This record gives sequence, C-alpha cells and structure tokens, in this order.
Amino acid sequence: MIRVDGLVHRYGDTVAVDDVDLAIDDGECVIVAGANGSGKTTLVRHFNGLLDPDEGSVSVNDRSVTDHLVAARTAVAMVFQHPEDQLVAATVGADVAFGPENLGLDRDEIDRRVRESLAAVNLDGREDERVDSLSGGEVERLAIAGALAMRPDHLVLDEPFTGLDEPARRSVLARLRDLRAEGTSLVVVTHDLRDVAELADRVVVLADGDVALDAAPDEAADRLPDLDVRPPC
Ligand SMILES: Nc1ncnc2c1ncn2[C@@H]1O[C@H](COP(=O)(O)OP(=O)(O)OP(=O)(O)O)[C@@H](O)[C@H]1O
Repeated sequence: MIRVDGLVHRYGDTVAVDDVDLAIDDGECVIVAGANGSGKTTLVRHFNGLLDPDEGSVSVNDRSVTDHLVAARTAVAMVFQHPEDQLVAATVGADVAFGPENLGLDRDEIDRRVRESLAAVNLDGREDERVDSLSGGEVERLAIAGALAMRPDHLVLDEPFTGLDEPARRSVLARLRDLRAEGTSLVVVTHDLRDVAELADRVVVLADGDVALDAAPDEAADRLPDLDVRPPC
C-alpha cells in the first residue's frame, strides 16, 4: 500500500501539494487527474522519495519512504513525463538492464527481464540499438520497459500516453492490464481520462494541490469537466 498522510509540498511560496491524505491499496489502479499545475507530478514524486515532505508523511508497504528510501525505490517504479531524462545507458538493452543490475540479480535473470520487458512494449530484439537513434515514442516505451524490468509492487506512470502512436498505446495499455491482473498497483497521472478509465478502480482529481474528488470512474464522470478534466468518451 502507498499511504499519504497530511502531505504538504512547497516550492518557495507556491504550495504545490496542500495537506493531501490518500491511500492506494495493493493491486488497485488509480488515475490521478487534474488541471495543469494542480500538483499531480509533485504528489507522485513523493511515492518513492524523489521529493521530501515539508509536512506530513508517505509510506510504502508500511515503511516510511523518508526512512527507507531504498525499499521505496525498489517497491515503486516511476516513468516520468520526459522519459529521455531517465535514460542511463547507450544501448536499449543496457538501459533496461540497469535497474535489475542494481538489484544484484544474476545475469540470466537480468537477461530474461530485459527480453520480457522489451517484448511488453513492442521493442523486442532491439537490445543493441543506440538509445539516441530511437524516436520519441520509442524512448517512452523504453522507459516503461525499464520500469517493468524492476517488477515493482507499484508502478507510477506520469502521462504515459503522450507521444505514443496507436499501436504503441494499445501495447502499453495491454501490458498495464496484465500487470493489474498480476496484482501490481498502478498509478496513472493524466489530465485526459480517455486512455485509462477502463482500467481504473478510482479517479483522484487534484485541484490547487488538494484532493477535490476521489470516486469510481463512472461516478466521477459527471464532475470531471468542472475540475478541468476531460471525461472518458
Ligand atoms: N521545480 C519547481 N519549482 C517551482 N515550482 C514548481 C516546480 N515544480 C512545480 N512547481 C509548481 O507547483 C505547482 C504544481 O506543479 P505540478 O507539476 O506538480 O502540477 P501538475 O498537476 O503535475 O501539472 P502538469 O499537468 O502541468 O504537469 C504548479 O504551480 C507549478 O508551477
């Protein structure tokens, strides 16, 4: 479980996250939506300790993120909005292998995870290609493969469908559906629910850094336009 209690995050005078309480159960799929600047990215960056709370606390699997940073980063994998910033190696295979290598896994297991993760995002067989030769959508899929290779308990994706063409989008959605069925919790940050509403158990909408709505997708649909979120078609 990811648990957020009274979380406040400030950037100077800007209160980006304003006293948020939230719990995401194991195996749940939660959409975090809201207008630009409502605090979505800031909130989820606390889930694996990329930011420190100004007030309040975050725990993952019952352990404080601040006190158990390595455990949080092993349990929660993140894919960010600008995945090109997340690349760490020169080739596709080495990039996906980086996380599992840091977990200290043996070579066979690392190779297996690299193969499976690349296949999950339709990049199979491209281990030896240079990352700087990939298109924007391919880089995004590579970043998702890197997160999948960690076999995290919780996967957080910040605007994962931006820049993906239709086949790539379908393949990522299918993989997310499988992950959810396997018990991985998913947190998908978006301001447009059309892509992921069918997968979600809950929609959490932020407005001005606080939770303005927390409901099942069909219950939430009517209120979404008032909160500057495009409802699913
Ligand atoms: N590094 C930063 N320094 C200063 N202010 C920031 C920083 N990052 C975000 N902010 C501000 O904090 C608030 C919340 O930003 P955040 O990026 O978390 O929102 P968001 O909902 O993810 O927005 P978007 O949909 O545009 O990605 C905004 O007012 C933003 O301008």
